[in-house]
Amino acid sequence: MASELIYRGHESQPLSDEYSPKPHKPWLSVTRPIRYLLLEQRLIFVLVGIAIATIFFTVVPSSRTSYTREYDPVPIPYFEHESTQWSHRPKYDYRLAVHSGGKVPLGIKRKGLRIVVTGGAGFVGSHLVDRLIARGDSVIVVDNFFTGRKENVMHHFGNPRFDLIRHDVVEPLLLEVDQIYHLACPASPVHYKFNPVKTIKTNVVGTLNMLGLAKRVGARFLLTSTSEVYGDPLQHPQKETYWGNVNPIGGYHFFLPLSHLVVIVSGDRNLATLHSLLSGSQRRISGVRSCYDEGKRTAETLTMDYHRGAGVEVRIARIFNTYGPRMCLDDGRVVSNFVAQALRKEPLTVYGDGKQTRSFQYVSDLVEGLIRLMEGEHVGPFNLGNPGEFTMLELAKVVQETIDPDAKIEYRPNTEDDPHKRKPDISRAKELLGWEPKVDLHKGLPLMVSDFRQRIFGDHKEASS
Ligand SMILES: O=c1ccn([C@@H]2O[C@H](COP(=O)(O)OP(=O)(O)O[C@H]3OC[C@@H](O)[C@H](O)[C@H]3O)[C@@H](O)[C@H]2O)c(=O)[nH]1
Repeated sequence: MASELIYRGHESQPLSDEYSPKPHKPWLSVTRPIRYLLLEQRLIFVLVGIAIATIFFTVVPSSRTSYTREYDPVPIPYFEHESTQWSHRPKYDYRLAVHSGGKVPLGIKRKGLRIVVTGGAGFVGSHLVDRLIARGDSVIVVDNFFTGRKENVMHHFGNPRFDLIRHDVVEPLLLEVDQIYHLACPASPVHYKFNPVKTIKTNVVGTLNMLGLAKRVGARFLLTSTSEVYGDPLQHPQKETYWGNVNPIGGYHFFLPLSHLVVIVSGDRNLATLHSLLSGSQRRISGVRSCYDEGKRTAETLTMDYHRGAGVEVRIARIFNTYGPRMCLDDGRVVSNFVAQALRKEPLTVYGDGKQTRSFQYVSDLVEGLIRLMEGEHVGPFNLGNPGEFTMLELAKVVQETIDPDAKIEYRPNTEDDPHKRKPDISRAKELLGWEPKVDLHKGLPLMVSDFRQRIFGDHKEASS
């Protein structure tokens, strides 16, 4: 019985003698089409077709697929010479492998890249994701939602080229990708001073994990570092060659009473809870910047060591103060504070005498710079910032002009480690990336007002209901 189930060959019927398949003539399949071509004079049509196709692909210009050109008609200058000390030619030309600038027949699109953006649900990250998705790439956002918000990327839900992973970069992660934009880290002093050990862990362990991933899968890695690596600078404006003036240590004073300790889970709502608990003088957590400054400096070191030691293709951007829609509400940064205060008819809080300076860059300029850096051939570091320099009092004036001329100014004591001035020297980015900011403060500020208005008054409605 068992053998019957397994082997049924003995049940098969012998082939009938009547069935006799035609003998196979292999040469017929070759000779038939040739005879057809010759006899019916079809050969001439085949030859004419080949000639037309050859002429078409030779004469018609190729559709080059340079990302930056898709987004910006300004041509990127070609640089023959590479600076020897801080830029390295990649070991292999990654761009040739992935999206060759060679001839691509018209109508055939370049293959999209697979890109991971850590911190992609945050303010800068989400704008970057918009651009990458728009140009046809597949994007995986990795975010722990400490300061990032799902709302920033929700418009991509349902797009098959978009994925969102709730993940903290201090834990390892394995993904198959071509490029890694590493943005994950709280960027506002209020947020990164909130849990300084976590901040430095994010910058050191998080960056290590992402560099390890880049090495393992052969991806190109871009680190978003910061102008804070220059500390309280003794050089003005700051060039990339300046080593900075950072205090690596400092006492840490935490004004938040124990009873007010909250677990930050995700998004603006939780941050709003934190901010509502931090009222008055307690609102500004008095910590030190070293967790962020030194964390980013170490992240730069790690990035260069993976590049020199393990051959990972890396890029380093040093980002100066940036503003625009989707900034965290009430994140303590001066632009978001002033805009929110003016809209709420509250006084603009100027810390110190308001004569300290900063340079404010609109977010679309930064995104353009980041993409050019990633696609270019230079490691960096590159300053990405707007060289327009403003005192905080001048910034308050622009906010008054833009939102509410009657907005009052209220002076508050400054934080102990506040840099006195900051302004990028962007000649390196101009020369080697063909990049410079296009949106000045007077143009950019109005562009974030409607987003803030909608979120602030939307929030109010939600809260009252
Ligand atoms: O309400 C406010 C908030 C801030 N300020 C002042 O405005 C200046 C800018 O403060 P911000 O908090 O916006 O930003 P900072 O320049 O101090 O730090 C930023 O630097 C660059 C980025 O990497 C980070 O986003 C952040 O660390 C400081 O002098 C601060 O004292 C005010 O006068 N009023």
